[in-house]
Amino acid sequence: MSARRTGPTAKTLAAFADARSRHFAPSELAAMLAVFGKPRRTSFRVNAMRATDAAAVDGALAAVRQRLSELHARNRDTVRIRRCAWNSHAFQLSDPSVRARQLMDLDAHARGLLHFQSLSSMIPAACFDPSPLVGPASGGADAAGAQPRWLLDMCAAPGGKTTQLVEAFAARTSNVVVANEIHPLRIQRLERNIAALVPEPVRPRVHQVLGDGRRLAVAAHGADPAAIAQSKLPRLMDAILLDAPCSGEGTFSTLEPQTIAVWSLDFVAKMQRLQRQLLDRAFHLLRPGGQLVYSTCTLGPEENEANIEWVVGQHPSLEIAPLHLDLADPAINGGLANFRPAGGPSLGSRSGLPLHLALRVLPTAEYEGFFVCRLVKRAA
Ligand SMILES: C[S@@+](CC[C@H](N)C(=O)[O-])C[C@H]1O[C@@H](n2cnc3c(N)ncnc32)[C@H](O)[C@@H]1O
Repeated sequence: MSARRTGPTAKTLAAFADARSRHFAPSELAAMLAVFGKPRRTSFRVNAMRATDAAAVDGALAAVRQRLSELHARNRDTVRIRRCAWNSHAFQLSDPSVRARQLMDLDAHARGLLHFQSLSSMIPAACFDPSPLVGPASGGADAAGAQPRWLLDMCAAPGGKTTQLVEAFAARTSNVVVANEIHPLRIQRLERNIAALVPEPVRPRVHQVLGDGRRLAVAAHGADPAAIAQSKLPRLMDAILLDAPCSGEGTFSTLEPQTIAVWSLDFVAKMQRLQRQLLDRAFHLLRPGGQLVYSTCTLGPEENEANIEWVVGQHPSLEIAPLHLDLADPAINGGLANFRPAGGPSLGSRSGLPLHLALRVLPTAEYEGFFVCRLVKRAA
């Protein structure tokens, strides 16, 4: 860490570096701390629910290109739009000085053709095994005679991942997505994003719930759509995304000191308690055979591997499963297994759990730090 920094941010970062020196190699930690001081490249995805053909995708990209050339009128070749290696609808700008807010007034954004979202944040919703959700062909159509599948996004606002789930698993099927969020102001952003990105005919199958994920329950007497708004789900879920509230170590930025200010090991412990309650609830809401993706944008094992070990210990019918995503991107710095909490044995090696199947993305100029793990509940 730079010795020149002073003040509360520097103190908090020093405490973070001290805690994480038990888990990361010195070179990894130094790289992270350097990245925290630099702007991350802006990324976005083209919304395939609105941009339904190649011409519409090209039109949305042309609008971004036009704005970039206006922003860089004197040197128009310097900002490139790079296509993401593992998501053909995701893009990142080569110049980290261009901020999303400089593009948000584009008509293509207002019309829901573009959504600004970090590349790491696009990973979790893409990790589900699609075949039980949209049929073995994964072509988007319902498997013949299949009942609608139900998906739950437990901590949904502002809705980047909810709208990805809708795009992948509901827009071309009769599936249903329930998006739950506890924060009344944040649910307004969720509503706005759903309204912008999800076409009218699909929206009745996207339910927004203002509630505590820890109190979601399955209604005793089955389907009553009106009860969903009161946190009563009509049935067990086929798939759950738990993108948990966390201490946010992967998004630290000294350019935005508020991302760091709240961090402490006490805060990490508080987040861990909340995450375990949410994980436990997710287990009870998942049908046997269903899948759960757990993700955080933090780096420490307390909120990641240790939670996976805990929930599998509590509920041995849960199994860690491979992610259904080939992350062929050299910018991803991932998959660290065998974390060692201070003084303890390596996580995973103690329990024999295949924690190497989870993904950890270390923060870079392209990616926020992230953790993703997929679990499957064995059918009884
Ligand atoms: C990491 S953010 C989710 C980001 C979101 N999945 C997305 O992709 O846009 C975590 C969210 O969980 C919400 N939250 C915190 N505690 C919660 C709880 N007990 N139940 C439901 N949501 C909760 C926070 O308000 C926050 O919006």
